[in-house]
Order: sequence, then C-alpha cells, then structure tokens
Amino acid sequence: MEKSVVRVENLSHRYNVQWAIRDINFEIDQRGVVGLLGSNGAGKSTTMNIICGVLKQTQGEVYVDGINFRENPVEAKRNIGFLPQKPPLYMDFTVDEYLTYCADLRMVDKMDVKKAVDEAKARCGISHFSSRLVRNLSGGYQQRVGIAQAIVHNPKFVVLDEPTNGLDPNQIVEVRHLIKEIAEERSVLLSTHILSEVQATCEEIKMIEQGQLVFSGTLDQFDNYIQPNTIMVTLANPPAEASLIWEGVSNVERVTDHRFRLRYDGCRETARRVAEQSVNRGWGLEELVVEKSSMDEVFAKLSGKANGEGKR
Ligand SMILES: Nc1ncnc2c1ncn2[C@@H]1O[C@H](COP(=O)(O)OP(=O)(O)OP(=O)(O)O)[C@@H](O)[C@H]1O
Repeated sequence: MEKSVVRVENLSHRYNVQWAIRDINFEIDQRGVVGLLGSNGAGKSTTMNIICGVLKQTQGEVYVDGINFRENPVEAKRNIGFLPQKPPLYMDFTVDEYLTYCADLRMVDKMDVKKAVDEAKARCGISHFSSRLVRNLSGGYQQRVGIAQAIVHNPKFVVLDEPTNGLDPNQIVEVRHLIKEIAEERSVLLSTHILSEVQATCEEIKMIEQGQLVFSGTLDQFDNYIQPNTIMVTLANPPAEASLIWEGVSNVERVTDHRFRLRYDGCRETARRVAEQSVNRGWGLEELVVEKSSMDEVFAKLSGKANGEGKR
C-alpha cells in the first residue's frame, strides 16, 4: 500500500502562453488536514482542479491512491471528494434527495445508497434535517451538506476550497471541527486565504506562489521558517545595558525599565545562556521570550521569494 494518497509529479499547466503552474511535485499522506496556501492567482485552484480531475494538465502526472489520473480517470475519481468554493447545492431538493442524487452520481452501488447517505448525514451532524429543503438551512448547515456530498462515496481524499468562506464565527468553529473529524479517517486538502484557519486546522502546509511550490512541510516548520533573532527578556534587577552584550548577542534595546530586546545570532545556545547569566548574576529573571515571526511574516517572505526569483 502507498504511504501517500496523492502523488503529484512534475505538474505543469498553461491556459494560454503563460504557465499557470510549473513543475510542481508533492505527496499527501493518508490522514490529516493539509493546508494549501498562496496569494491570489498563485495557482491553487489550477492545482486543485487538476487533482480533482476537473482540468486536464498540460504536463506531469497525478496519482490518487496509486492510480494514474491520465490512464484511469474514472477509477481515480472514485477516491476523491470535492467541495468547490461555491457549493454545488440544489436549493429545491431536500437534504435526503440531494445526497441521494450525489451518491448516484458518485456511482455508489444502488443497494448501498441509503446507508451511504445516512452515514454522511450522521458524520456531518445533519440527520435531523433530512427532509428539510436545502434553501431553508442556515449557511453553516448548507456548508455541512456541501461537505456531506464530498464524502458520501467514502473517498480516501477530500478537497475543500475555502470551506468557511461567508460563515459567522460560531459556524466557522463548527465547520473547522467537522473538517478535523473527517480527516481522522481520510486525507483532506484545504485551500484557504486565512492563516488563522491553517493554524487551527492543518498539520501540514503546501504553499504555491507564482505557479511554483515554495513550501512543503509541517505547521511547525512553517512557523519556524524564519529563524528567530530577537529575545525579549524581563529582569527585576537589570544591570546596565552593556552588561547584557556577550557572545552571540549583537545589540540590546531597552524597551522599558525592566524589559530588554536582545538581537542575537539565532543560536539556541544563546537563549539558554541569557537565562543562565540572569540567574547566576541575580538579575531576577521574570520572563524570557524568543520572538518568532508571525505566520503573516512567513507568508510574506515566501511570497516575496517567489516574486524575487521571477517565476513562470
Ligand atoms: N481559465 C483560465 N484561463 C486563463 N488563465 C487562467 C484561467 N484560470 C486561471 N488562470 C490564470 O492562472 C493563474 C493561476 O490562477 P488560479 O486560479 O489557479 O490561482 P489561485 O491561487 O486559485 O487564485 P485565487 O486565490 O485568486 O482563486 C492566474 O494567473 C490566473 O489568471
């Protein structure tokens, strides 16, 4: 069995003369939520549409559960669920009618359709709305119906394009929770512009900029992409600023009477040494924070990197 559920190899696509995405390679694990990040026009939708079989790539290969999309698209699609940015809901259907229709489209065996619909409804917490018209559901519940149609055929891989767009804060929390739950038994690729959403939901991140993959790694690796180089230290009995400069520390800024920002060489040892010295010399260490960059700063740096290299 393959370790990854999706494998993308040298994927490139152009709509006209310009490449929309160029030479993208990555794999997606069997479980968990992967965030797909990128600025507007970076190439996220193009990549997602190709992986979901909505768009045929110009070059490269996509394997879903080991099946090559080019060679066997129908089989590959059996393993994929897709919730586009605008959910494909039929407002005049009841929830049951709609999900039954989706199960048919997804070629669920006739004998298994009712069970599949019941399971998808239970999973998404909409069983009590079975007979309600989709149009009469709130935005949050309509989105749950959208997610239910994406998992009704029990796919191994689900793609959700900005699934919390337009929801109120409570609905956002609920839908995020649901996404995490469905990712316990399958893999979910989540496209979003909202960095706090990635932080709240994803374990892995792929970032595309200017049509190229500029980052692929864990949330922790993304957080630590820019090496921290300042330490904020709070001392009850601080010495003169000059005493705080020693090996590894290049500059000291006095923020308040008791707080200092030390610019350092990024070496972990330096932070440890600051703590040791503060204790040994009786400076009354109250707080020591290694100041990491925010996700926005990492995002901006990665976007800038792509722009600077003149991609496409
Ligand atoms: N149908 C199309 N015909 C021509 N060019 C297109 C088409 N769709 C997308 N593009 C171009 O391909 C590039 C990548 O677009 P894509 O929609 O994949 O980006 P995106 O990251 O999904 O952006 P957004 O976040 O704004 O949806 C852009 O330059 C876009 O203008």
